[in-house]
Amino acid sequence: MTVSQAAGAERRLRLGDMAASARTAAAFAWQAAPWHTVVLVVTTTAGAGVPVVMAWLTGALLNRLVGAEESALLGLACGLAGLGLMAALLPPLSTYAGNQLGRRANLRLVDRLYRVINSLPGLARMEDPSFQDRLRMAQAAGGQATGGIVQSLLLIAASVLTTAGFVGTLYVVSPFFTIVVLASCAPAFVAELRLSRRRALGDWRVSSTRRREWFYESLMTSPHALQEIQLFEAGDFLRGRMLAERRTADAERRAVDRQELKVQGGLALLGSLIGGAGLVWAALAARRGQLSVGDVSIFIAGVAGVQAALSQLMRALAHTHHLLLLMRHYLAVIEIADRAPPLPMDGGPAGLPALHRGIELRDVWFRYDESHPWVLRGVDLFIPAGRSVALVGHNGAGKSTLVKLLCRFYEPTRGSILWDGVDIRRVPVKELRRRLGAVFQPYMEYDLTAAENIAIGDTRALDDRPRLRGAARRAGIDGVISALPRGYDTMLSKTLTRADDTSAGALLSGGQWQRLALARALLRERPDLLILDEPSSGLDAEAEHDIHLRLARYRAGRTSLLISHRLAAVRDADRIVVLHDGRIEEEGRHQDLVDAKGTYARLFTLQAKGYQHRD
Ligand SMILES: Nc1ncnc2c1ncn2[C@@H]1O[C@H](COP(=O)(O)OP(=O)(O)OP(=O)(O)O)[C@@H](O)[C@H]1O
Repeated sequence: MTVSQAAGAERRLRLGDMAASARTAAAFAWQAAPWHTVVLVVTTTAGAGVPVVMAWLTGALLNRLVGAEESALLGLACGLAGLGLMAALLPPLSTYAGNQLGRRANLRLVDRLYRVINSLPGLARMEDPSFQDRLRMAQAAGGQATGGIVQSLLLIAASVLTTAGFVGTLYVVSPFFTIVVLASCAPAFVAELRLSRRRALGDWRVSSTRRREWFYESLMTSPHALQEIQLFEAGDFLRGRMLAERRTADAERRAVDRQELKVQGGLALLGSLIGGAGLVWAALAARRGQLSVGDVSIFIAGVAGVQAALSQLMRALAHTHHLLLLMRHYLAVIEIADRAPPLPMDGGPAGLPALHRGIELRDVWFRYDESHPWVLRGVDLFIPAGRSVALVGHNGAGKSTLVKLLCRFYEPTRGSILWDGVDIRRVPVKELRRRLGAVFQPYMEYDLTAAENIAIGDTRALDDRPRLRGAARRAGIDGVISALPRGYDTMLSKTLTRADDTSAGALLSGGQWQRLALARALLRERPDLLILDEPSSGLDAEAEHDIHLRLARYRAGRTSLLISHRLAAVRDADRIVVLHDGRIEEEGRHQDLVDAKGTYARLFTLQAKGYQHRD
């Protein structure tokens, strides 16, 4: 969605959308904190009536100062004191109930959002920038919307009550001025509504700018990125980019602020003119004996009260509009994930029996989207069960993309992938993935303990230390982990250790992290397909040799797909497939390919030459 389309969408926030967002917020609030909701409703409604009653009592007290009985005056004064106490106590009570309600309800909101995010079956959605922007708004909703909407709606109701009370009060003294004050609010209402829409549009525009700004910020504070940034002195470049994004966002916010200043300045002027005129009229009327002192006091409180209540009402309406928009983004994200999964099922969900024959890619074509070139162009490949297949080829040939299709992170644009003859589109995605073990080329380094880093491979094994150690042993990393200050419980991070934890976290070397990633993949003891995308790229020669011996043992009799640029590592594979420019160029065993003197033979000879002695 482009910004202008988004702007259109924001302008089209209809009553129906608003009502749906408000209903969802109210439901979340009620389910999360029913008692706090009740307290909030009671305190807000009671608080709305207090100023009106106080204005009346003050007027009555002033009118009876001369000539009334002492007991009546005492009663009025006590009533006023009681109301003063209520006026002091109700707001903090209401704030506490509102905050507590907000925390509980927003927790539910965030929980639901991340459940939905975790259930997204592929990567395409997360790579979509407009989805990312929506997601940011939805995350902002998770931080404030539910409690905020309920509080704002109650504030609107309270403002309406207070306004009605003061309008009634004013009407008794001067029907004419009541109409004038109310009429002066009509332009204010329209102006505030327009302002609120402008704010919403501004928020949407700033959203992508903020995302980029955050990216530059996080780069400059990431220890991972800092080595390059410091060495290449790229910090100023990134700071400049960050500030440019910030300035763009600030310009957008300034435009909104200026509009707000104009509108609110105009409204304040109008309000003071009307208030001033009213005051002059009341003073003159009192002088002519048409109004008593009490009436003047009620009139002044009435005008000020109507204006204050109406301006509170406007602010509450604008704030509610803003929060409802955030909520709408939230609901849109939930809806996208719930109703339009990017990986549709072709037929009914089929069970997935253990692999017997093998996995077949049948005329698979793929591109990341229509604006991108084809990455795979009619790939036909069979990975027989129990055999090892190696995939080699130049950078950008499409090897990792093929792996992503096997994991169903994306869907083939044309053609199909068959698991023992069953199209994997007919299999629930979770079931398919449970059958796979994988080390990806950009492997993850989690800021978690060593044990947790491995257990990510199967979180059910989190407390199963022998299983975790078994996987670490298979990946040749058990010794390194055991030697860490707290063994498997050592935090592998220097930045995310807890504040009360005095022991420093530990960091691993690149090759050790890679072995840890391998341990994660090997935690699934009998995967039907083991995918190893460059599992040894960061290892020293000895470690690489060791890991390949271990993997060869582990892969024997298992179905595996190994991608590597180190051709010595793939020579023992049952079948070697050379991918070139998205097509299979050659296929066979090592010796067949060497004899064929094609791309594989050329690459292999080139690498082998690099290891030969020179005179
Ligand atoms: N998420 C993505 N969106 C768009 N294009 C992508 C994406 N990932 C990869 N590509 C493009 O797809 C092509 C193939 O990339 P891929 O990672 O599959 O190559 P590869 O054979 O694994 O390369 P290498 O040996 O360098 O790892 C590249 O041209 C790359 O730019």
